[in-house]
Amino acid sequence: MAAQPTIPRRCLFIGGGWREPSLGRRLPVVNPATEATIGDIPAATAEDVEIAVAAARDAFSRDGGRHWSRAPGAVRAKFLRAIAAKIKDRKSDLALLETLDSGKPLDETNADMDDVAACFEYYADLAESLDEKQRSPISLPMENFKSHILKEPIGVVGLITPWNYPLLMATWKVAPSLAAGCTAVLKPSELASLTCLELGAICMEVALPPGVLNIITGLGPEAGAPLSSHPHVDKVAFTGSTETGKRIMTAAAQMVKPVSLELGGKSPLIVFDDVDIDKAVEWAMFGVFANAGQVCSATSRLLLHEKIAKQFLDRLVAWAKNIKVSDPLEEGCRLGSVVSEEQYEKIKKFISTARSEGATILCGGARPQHLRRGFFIEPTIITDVSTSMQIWREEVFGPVICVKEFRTESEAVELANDTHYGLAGAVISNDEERCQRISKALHSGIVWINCSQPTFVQAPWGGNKRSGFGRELGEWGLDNYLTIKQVTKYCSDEPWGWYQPPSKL
Ligand SMILES: NC(=O)C1=CN([C@@H]2O[C@H](COP(=O)(O)OP(=O)(O)OC[C@H]3O[C@@H](n4cnc5c(N)ncnc54)[C@H](O)[C@@H]3O)[C@@H](O)[C@H]2O)C=CC1
Ligand SMILES: C[N+](C)(C)CCCC(=O)O
Repeated sequence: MAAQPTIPRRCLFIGGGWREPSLGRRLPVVNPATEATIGDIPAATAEDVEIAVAAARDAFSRDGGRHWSRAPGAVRAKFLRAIAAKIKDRKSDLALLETLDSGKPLDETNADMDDVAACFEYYADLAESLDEKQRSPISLPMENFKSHILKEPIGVVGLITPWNYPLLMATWKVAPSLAAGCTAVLKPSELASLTCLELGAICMEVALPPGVLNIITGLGPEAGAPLSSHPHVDKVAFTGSTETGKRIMTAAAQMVKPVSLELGGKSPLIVFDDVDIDKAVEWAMFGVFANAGQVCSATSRLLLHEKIAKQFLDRLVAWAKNIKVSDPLEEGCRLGSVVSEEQYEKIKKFISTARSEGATILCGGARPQHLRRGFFIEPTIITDVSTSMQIWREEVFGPVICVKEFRTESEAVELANDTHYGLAGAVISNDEERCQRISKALHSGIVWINCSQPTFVQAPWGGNKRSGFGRELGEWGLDNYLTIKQVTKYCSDEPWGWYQPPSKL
């Protein structure tokens, strides 16, 4: 087991330095794998949001934006690369902090830190190439006019992020918004803020201009709500639950403030009868047991072709029972605890409701017997599910998969699309044409073929329906933080000639 670090005692990161929260309040940090309180984080309130937004506004327009918002992309890229380098230097201590904060296996948090660094580097490249894309001409049907576009940073952005990938989800917003030239106020989840506060320390070390990124931790209603309704915040980007997404959209609507929302999911994985069973079983497991299923894109509804269903489920149960469920710091752990007691109780309730509605808990469904403390839940497989059951319809955000069988391709697609959500979907089959047909038929923003979950910073990420709108990652992630201005010039020497000129007499 890795050595336990001391949890740094941080304040709010505002205007390039640490600042005590105005009301002096702090929130406990609980390690969900041990239930021990291991530190605390500052609890920001509306007063702090005011100061942070003012710092971001000042940084946006300081010296006419010469040092940040209107600086060459290469200037911003240098800072993003410096942040990436520091993340790499501190990879193992950041991964450890995140594991202690969230309960996810150390192998996962280490991989997440690699993704964090790669995301900062990717958007550094895009910041540089943004300058080349400026002034791109628009072809017009009248030759006495010329038009081009400018891509400009949208302004001060509020970034509200969840606890399931604490630093990575923050980075998916921080890196492109800073690359675009925005300045930002980040409000991470109160359930896992430690690594986001360390990002503040890293910003200080790389001498990021004060106020370009501000980090305020605290409760959603106390710190997130005043940020999303603040008149000087030009855009809000949010990842989290659909319920909170609706609140944020309502608050933003009062000021016609743009939002991008990445919300919940209930994504399907369709498995046909022409597959290698063990390979498909492993993807099914990765799709819903990685990060204990606390993934917005988790493929938590498994659709099995009736011909292989029995054999598949036998293998799935065997593989699931073989998962190492342990303290997330233990070598080889593949399932840690869930993030909090509340989440733990919520998942158990989902399982008991499924049982009372007539579903079968084929495997798991309870606390693993060898773990007496911590918010652990066994990998859980639920069968005999009907489409009216809660377990089929609602997002669990836990290591729980529900299973249905299908006979035909069209039946599989109908079941897959039987959800209010539309984030992701996956299909496993050796028939390439069928996979392409299904990719088109699924009502989701992401489709995986012959896998589930692999994510690349270059490819767009986001959902349809109640999973939200807007796309993160790739060049679409940068566009999220840019506004487009058309500049049109009249270039003829002739007068316009619409009105009669007045007499010169
Ligand atoms: N799509 C995703 O990636 C995520 C989905 N969820 C879903 O949400 C459920 C509940 O988890 P929560 O932690 O309660 O998610 P949440 O949606 O309440 O929290 C996400 C972020 O929103 C903030 N927030 C909460 N209320 C707010 C408000 N009124 N105004 C502005 N910001 C606010 C929180 O402080 C946090 O930073 C989970 O069980 C899961 O089903 C949770 C986290 C991530
Ligand atoms: C792709 N992955 C699994 C790393 C992140 C998913 C994002 C989310 O759960 O909000």
